[in-house]
Amino acid sequence: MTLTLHDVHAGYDGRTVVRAVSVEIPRGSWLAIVGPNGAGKSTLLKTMAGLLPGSGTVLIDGKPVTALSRKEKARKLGYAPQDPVLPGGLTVTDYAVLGRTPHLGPLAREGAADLSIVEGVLARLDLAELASRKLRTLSGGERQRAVLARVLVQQTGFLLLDEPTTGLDIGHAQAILELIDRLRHEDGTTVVSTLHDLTFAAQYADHVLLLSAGEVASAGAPEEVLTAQALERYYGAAADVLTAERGELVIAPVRPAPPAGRLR
Ligand SMILES: Nc1ncnc2c1ncn2[C@@H]1O[C@H](COP(=O)(O)OP(=O)(O)OP(=O)(O)O)[C@@H](O)[C@H]1O
Repeated sequence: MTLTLHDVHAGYDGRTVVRAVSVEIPRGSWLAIVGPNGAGKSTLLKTMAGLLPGSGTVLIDGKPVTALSRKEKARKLGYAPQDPVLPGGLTVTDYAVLGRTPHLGPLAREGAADLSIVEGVLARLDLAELASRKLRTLSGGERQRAVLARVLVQQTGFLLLDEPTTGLDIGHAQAILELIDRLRHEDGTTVVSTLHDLTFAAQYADHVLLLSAGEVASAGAPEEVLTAQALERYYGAAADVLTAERGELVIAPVRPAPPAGRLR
């Protein structure tokens, strides 16, 4: 369950927005793709999911992602887009059940085992009480959790998650990241996620890839990539990189110093 990218270029309508990305993501590891708005994070993730044609190679367990049939791909790889179009009339359960489709036979309906998987995931995402609510009636964060539920019930060896914590409060964000982390430790799930929250990126990913204007600006362990200098250089941000009591990194924005003579 290794994901390998070699010299990947991708873009839209003849415009290249991601250039020369090579990276190997071993089984059970978590790669966070970070970088400023428009850097190409979602584009890179879509290319990994085989949803955007590009040049170079994306190999899933040694096989080009573009050579996998739709069903094969859905069994191996779960992809949660940043802003999916949702069928608002479906209930949370019916929507999550769709994630089981790749595991069913041609005419088969989902069985008790599938429903129990769905129930388990909904409970873990704090969605049990919303199970029979229509998607269109959910709040933004509840909808985001429903999207993640559908991907998690797919039970794939690879999870490609575009901004999984968008719209989630700090508690729900932490709970979902803990759940994903547990999957990678217990089942060897390989995770790639884009993340704007750099503290979460530092605390959950074992590898960080910083994209800037479509190119890899740096890649490595969180403490190597997420430095105050890099945040200044690539995001134009003033931030302190702190170490919490248990050694975890915390990326804290700090207000830039006011011009001399001006009081705050
Ligand atoms: N469907 C599209 N058609 C044309 N250009 C696109 C399309 N989607 C994205 N782009 C452009 O590609 C570039 C990279 O976009 P992408 O969404 O990959 O950035 P990102 O790093 O994920 O940004 P953000 O942090 O804002 O989500 C941007 O310049 C964007 O305008």
